[in-house]
Amino acid sequence: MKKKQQERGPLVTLTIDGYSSDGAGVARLDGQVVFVTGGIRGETCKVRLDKIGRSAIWGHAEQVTDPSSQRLTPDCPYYQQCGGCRFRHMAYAEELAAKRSRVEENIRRIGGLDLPVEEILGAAQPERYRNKAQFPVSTGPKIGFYRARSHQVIDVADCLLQSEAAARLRTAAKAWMAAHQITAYDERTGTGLVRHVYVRTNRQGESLFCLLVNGKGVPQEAALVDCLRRAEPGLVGVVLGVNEKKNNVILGDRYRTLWGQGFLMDTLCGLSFRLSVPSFYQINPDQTEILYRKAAEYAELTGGETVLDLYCGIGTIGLTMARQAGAVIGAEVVPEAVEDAKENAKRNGILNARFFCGDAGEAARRLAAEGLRPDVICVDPPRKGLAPDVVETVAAMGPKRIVYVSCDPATLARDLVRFDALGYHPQQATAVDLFPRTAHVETVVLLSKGEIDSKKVRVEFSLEDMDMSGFQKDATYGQIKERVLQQTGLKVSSLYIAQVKQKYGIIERENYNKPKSENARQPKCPPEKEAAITEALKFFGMI
Ligand SMILES: C[S@@+](CC[C@H](N)C(=O)[O-])C[C@H]1O[C@@H](n2cnc3c(N)ncnc32)[C@H](O)[C@@H]1O
Repeated sequence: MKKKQQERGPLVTLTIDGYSSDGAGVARLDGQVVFVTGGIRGETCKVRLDKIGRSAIWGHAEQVTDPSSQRLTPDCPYYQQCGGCRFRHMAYAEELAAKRSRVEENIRRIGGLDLPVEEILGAAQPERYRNKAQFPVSTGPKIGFYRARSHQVIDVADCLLQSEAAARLRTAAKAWMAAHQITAYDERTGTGLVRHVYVRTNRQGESLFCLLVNGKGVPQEAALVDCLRRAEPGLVGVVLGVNEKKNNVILGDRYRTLWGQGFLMDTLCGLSFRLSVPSFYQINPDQTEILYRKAAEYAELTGGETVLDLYCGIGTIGLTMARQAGAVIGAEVVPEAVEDAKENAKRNGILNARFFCGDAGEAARRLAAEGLRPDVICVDPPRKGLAPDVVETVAAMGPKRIVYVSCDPATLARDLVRFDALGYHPQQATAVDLFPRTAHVETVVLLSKGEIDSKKVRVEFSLEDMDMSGFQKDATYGQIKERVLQQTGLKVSSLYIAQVKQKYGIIERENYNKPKSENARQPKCPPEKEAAITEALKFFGMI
């Protein structure tokens, strides 16, 4: 026993003073960073050191000496093994605080930018919010999730983040595999058939099932359909996705509908959307509406603007903005998603949106060469963020506003520096929790040249001169913003609010906000813009 404990690494007492990007507690041991799984900020823990690296040490909280008031007993039996959730041992409020600081710290440390993040927009429903389940499959059959930091599948009967329909369909697929001795794909050898079980569920409780396989078909297809239909009354379609390559890519190259429809419909922001299996769609619809509302607020559309929606997926951001814009152009690399986007525009009677398939950077360069000068550019890239040339092209198009939606605060921070160097300064940022209980967080940032360069406005006022009744020194962002608005009539940036907060005295800032009335006078999609769009669309063979 003693020998085993020594093999397990030393036990040390540490105090947790923050969180890492994957939700582990962060402590220090002789100046070196220790990532402590299961630690909560402020706690002193006996930490078992599991791995000592050159730049950091990894361990787990074996015993908590003074548990935080935020500590919870995890409510999921798989929590210790599964790689999905990271925050089930703490109250949701603490998780939100951790996520907000992570975004702010990334922007400050990686970006070197002092951009305070507004109050994080947390979820009213942090459980069963996911509308998509992708369960890896392995011999057994085991269908569930990967163990943390491995590709070993844990057989998970139910997940508190997923819909109950997804759990029922997963169990039915497992029964079908067992009954017909269907093999599971083995990543190491490239043999075996079933790779992933995929379920997408909409807000009305309908589900689309897809089986991803290493082959052109599966034995007993009719039995599979039958088994799934019996398990889930809300099932609307069963699809087979084919991926015969020796890789660990989840999605297929080709799809065949075995029963029902090959897509799912969903509603978002009052619009209806068609979703094909390979099309990206945000996994938390309630929080996505909040995210898109914030993006629209940052876009400040008045009816005549041209919006370029890069990395548009099935067109959701652009289409939800289309009624407040003169024209929307979306670019996306997945052909099925672009088809969905076109169909979604049609279905919702939106006539001023166009979508095309291609690399976002390439699309932006071509549109720029065609003379397109969008007023607002929205970018929502995958986790790796924007390539430097995309940042350059977007900035060179000279939009009034750039709305950057990001699912990775680190690459976001890197890209904000690049934009900043090109004259697009981050003005406001909000973190939105699309992924409660996991380490992920979404952020939306507004960047603009903000008329700062051309029209410097000195705003000077002393907080002492203001009506300070009921105003607390630790007031929230929203309270301060409201008070400044009341007192000065100015809608100011979060940077300014931070200055108000910090300095609490005479403030000097550059006012980038253009009076609304000035924007409102803009004609609806001016003819020269219409001509540039038409030219660009012709170039891409879209009209
Ligand atoms: C984070 S998703 C955002 C999608 C959409 N804006 C939304 O909110 O649902 C990123 C999208 O970028 C697409 N994508 C990835 N690389 C791309 C590229 N080089 N050019 C264009 N689109 C790309 C993906 O297929 C995916 O649809």
